[in-house]
Amino acid sequence: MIQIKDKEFISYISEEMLLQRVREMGGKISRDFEGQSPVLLGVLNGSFMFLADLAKSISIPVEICFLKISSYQGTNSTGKVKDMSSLDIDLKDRPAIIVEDIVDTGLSMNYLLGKIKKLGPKSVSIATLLTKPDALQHPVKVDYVGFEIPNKFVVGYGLDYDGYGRNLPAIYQLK
Ligand SMILES: O=P(O)(O)OC[C@H]1O[C@H](OP(=O)(O)OP(=O)(O)O)[C@H](O)[C@@H]1O
Ligand code: HPA
Repeated sequence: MIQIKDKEFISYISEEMLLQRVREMGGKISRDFEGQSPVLLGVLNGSFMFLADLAKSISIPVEICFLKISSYQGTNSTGKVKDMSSLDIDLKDRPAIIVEDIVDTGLSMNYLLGKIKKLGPKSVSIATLLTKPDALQHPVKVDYVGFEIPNKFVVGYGLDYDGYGRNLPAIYQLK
């Protein structure tokens, strides 16, 4: 068990399981995009650790850049997406893969899909480490999912509670 600020969390997905699954996802993306060079669009802050491990498991040429949005306060969605991105790459006719740590209510991913599609990419795919099917309020089709998890708040491996816990190498669930 670990404590972050006022909350207690218990072990949920080990570092070994995460890395094994992320490597499988990287392998699948490499096969699916064989002969192409997609752009990985990491969504800050939460995706930084997943994106780093995923990118190392991809064997085709990729470019990497970042978007920055935020919608959570503490353990709840504010229902609004704040966009702080300044995307410095031309996506026109390029395959784009949005890389997220989690699709929870789906609000952020729906916003991102709308934003990226307007830039004229050849295709837009979604890779997320986690989904919470029971929490989804804004439906979205995700192409690559690491783990489907129950509707409980999680931290670690990029995911935070109030800014903390992102550096944990494994994932923990609210007790
Ligand atoms: O499906 P949703 O309910 O929209 O939740 C998912 C979003 O919430 C988290 O971001 P957050 O707003 O916490 O910002 P962060 O990445 O900087 O932690 C996460 O990284 C996703 O972007
Ligand atoms: O369960 C979660 N944990 C951390 N950040 C999040 N953003 C959406 N859902 C979560």
